[in-house]
Amino acid sequence: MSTSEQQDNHSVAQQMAAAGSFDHRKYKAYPRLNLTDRTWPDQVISEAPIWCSVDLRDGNQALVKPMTVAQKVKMFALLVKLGFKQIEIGFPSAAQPEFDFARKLIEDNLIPDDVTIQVLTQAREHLIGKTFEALKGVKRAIVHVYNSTSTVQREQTFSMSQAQIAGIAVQGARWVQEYAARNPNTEWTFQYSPESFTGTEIDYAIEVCNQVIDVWQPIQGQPVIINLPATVEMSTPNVFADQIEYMCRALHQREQVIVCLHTHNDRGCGVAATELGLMAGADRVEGALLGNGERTGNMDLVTLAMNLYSQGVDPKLDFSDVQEMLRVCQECTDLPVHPRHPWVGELVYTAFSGSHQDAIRKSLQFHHDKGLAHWEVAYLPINPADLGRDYEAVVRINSQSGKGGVAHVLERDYGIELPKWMHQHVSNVVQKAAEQAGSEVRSKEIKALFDDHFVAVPAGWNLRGYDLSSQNQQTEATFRIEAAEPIELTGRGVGALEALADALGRHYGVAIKVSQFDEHALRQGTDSDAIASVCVSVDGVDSVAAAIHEDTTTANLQALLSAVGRAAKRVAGLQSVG
Ligand SMILES: CC(=O)SCCNC(=O)CCNC(=O)[C@H](O)C(C)(C)COP(=O)(O)OP(=O)(O)OC[C@H]1O[C@@H](n2cnc3c(N)ncnc32)[C@H](O)[C@@H]1OP(=O)(O)O
Ligand SMILES: CC(C)C(=O)C(=O)O
Repeated sequence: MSTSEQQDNHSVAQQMAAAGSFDHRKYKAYPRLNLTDRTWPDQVISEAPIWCSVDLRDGNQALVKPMTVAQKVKMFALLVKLGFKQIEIGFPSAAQPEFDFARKLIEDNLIPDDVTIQVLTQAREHLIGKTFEALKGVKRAIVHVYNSTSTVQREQTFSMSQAQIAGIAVQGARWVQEYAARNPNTEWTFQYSPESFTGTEIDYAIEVCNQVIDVWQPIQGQPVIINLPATVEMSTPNVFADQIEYMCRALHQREQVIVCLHTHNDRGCGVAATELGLMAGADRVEGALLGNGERTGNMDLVTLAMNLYSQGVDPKLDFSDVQEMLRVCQECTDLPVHPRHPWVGELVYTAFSGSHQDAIRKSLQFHHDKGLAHWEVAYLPINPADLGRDYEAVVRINSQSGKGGVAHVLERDYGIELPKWMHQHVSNVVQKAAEQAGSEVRSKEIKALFDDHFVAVPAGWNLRGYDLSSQNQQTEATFRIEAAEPIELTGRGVGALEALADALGRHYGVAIKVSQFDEHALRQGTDSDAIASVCVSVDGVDSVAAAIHEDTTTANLQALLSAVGRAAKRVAGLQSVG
C-alpha cells in the first residue's frame, strides 16, 4: 500500500470513528497465539476450582449505587452461606465505606474460620498502606495488587515503557511484602494481576508475572496467586485457553503458584472462556453471582457452578435455595435478573411450546416409571426441584402449546388423567381460549374450561338415580333423569352404560353407541371421587363429556348422559322429545 493510500485509509478511519458510523473496518482481528501443541482440548473438568467471589468488589464497583455497609454485610453472609471460602470484600483504600466494611467484618468477628477475605489495591504505596491498615487484626487475608500491563494502557494511560510498567508491578509486590512482614500475626497470601492481560503481549505478561513471582518466592512457603484477567474479553474462548496454557507452562515456580482466572463477558463468553481456561490448567476462578460486574459483567459464578453440577461434578457451592440467592442479590445490587438467565431465571425450566411439553410429560413419566439412576429428561438438563423450583413452572400454556401440555397441567395440578382420545377435544377448547386471550392460560383457567366444556351437566340431563339388576351378564336398569319433566327410562345391555345407551336410544329414537370410555380415581379431593370420560356417537354425531362423583357408576352414567345431552343441539331427534 502506498503512503498516500495509507494516509487516505487513516483519515477514513478517523472520519468513521468521528461520525460513529457502523463500519466494521474500524476494528481489527485479535492476534492468535500460535500454540500448536496445545493440550487443553482433551482435558475434562472433573472437580470444582477454588472459588473466589468478587461480588463485593468488581460487582460493587460496577453498580450505579455502590452497596452500603449494611448491604455488603448481607451479601457477605449470602456468599458464606453459598459456600465461598475466598471472598474479595472490596478495595478498602478506595472509599470510607469500603474501609469501614473491612473493619466491621474483622471487629465484629463476622468472618468464619474457614473463610479468607481478599482485598484489592493498586500498586501505589499509600493505597497499600491504607489496605493493610484496614486489615489490622485479621487472621488470614489475600492482598491482591494489580497494575495494567496492556499495550493500550502503557502507551495511552501511563505513557510508560514495558520496563517502567514492570517496575510498577515489582515495586507493588515489594510494598505488599514489606507491609505484610510488619503484620506477622496474619496469614498472608499475595495475589498479583497483570490487569488488562488480554490486551497485553503474552511474552511480556509472562515477564512481568515472573518478576513478581521472583519477589514473592512462593517456593519458600508464601502462597501466591497469579490472576490472569480477561479485563476486557477480546477473543474467542479457545484463544484465551491457549494463552492460559502458554502462561501455565512459562510461569516460574508453577507448582507453588495458584493460577487464577478472572474473565469478563464483553463477547458473551465469560463462562466459556473460564471453562476452557480451567481445562488449560488454571486452578482458581474469580467471578460474581449472576454475572454482575463491569460492563457486561464478570464471569457468572452461578452458571459455572451449575454447569459443573449438571455434569455430575460437585461444585462445592450450594444453590439449593435459588430464590433466597436471587432475593439477596436483587436487594443488594438493585439489578433485575433476566427471566432467561441460565439455570436460575424464572422461565428457564418452562416450556410453552407443544412439542417440548409433550416430550417433557412423557419423559418425566418414563423417568418416574423406570426409576432411572441418572437424570435424563427431555428439555430439562437438571431437575428444577434441586434449586427449590416447583414443577408448576415447567409446563405453562399459551397458543403455542399442544394437547400434551394441557393434559400435563390437568394431571399435575388436579389429578385428572385425561385419556389419550380426549386430549385433542380438551386442547381445542384451551387453544381457542389462548388465541382469544393472546397470552398465557393459567392452570385454574384450564380447569375452569375443562369443567365448563366437559364436566358441567347440560340442563335437563341430570341423573337423579338408577336401579340395576344383572343376570347372565345382562343388566336391566331403570334410570331417573331430571329432564324438562322428570322422566324414568328403562334399558338393558352388557353393563350399566350399555343399558343407559339403550334406554336413551329407544326413548329418543336415535342410535347411541359408546365409542370411548375411561374411568379412574382422582388423587385430589376425597379418595373415593372418580372421574369418568365418555365419547358417544348419537346418530353418527360424536360427543364427549366427563363426570366426577364419589360413586363410580354414577360418574360413568352421568358422563354418558352429559355426552348425549351435549349432542342435543346437533341431533334433531334429541330436541324433539322431553
Ligand atoms: C479492571 C478493574 O476492575 S481494576 C479495579 C478498578 N477499581 C476501581 O478503580 C475502584 C476503586 N478505585 C478508586 O476509588 C480510585 O481509583 C482510587 C481511590 C483507588 C485511586 O484514586 P485516585 O488516585 O484519586 O485516582 P485514579 O485512580 O484516577 O489514579 C490514577 C493514578 O494512579 C495510577 N494508577 C492507576 N492504576 C494503578 C495501579 N494499578 N498501580 C499503580 N498506579 C496506578 C495512574 O497512573 C494515575 O497516576 P497519575 O495520577 O500519576 O496520572
Ligand atoms: C483487578 C483486575 C483483576 C480486574 O478486576 C480486572 O482485570 O477485571
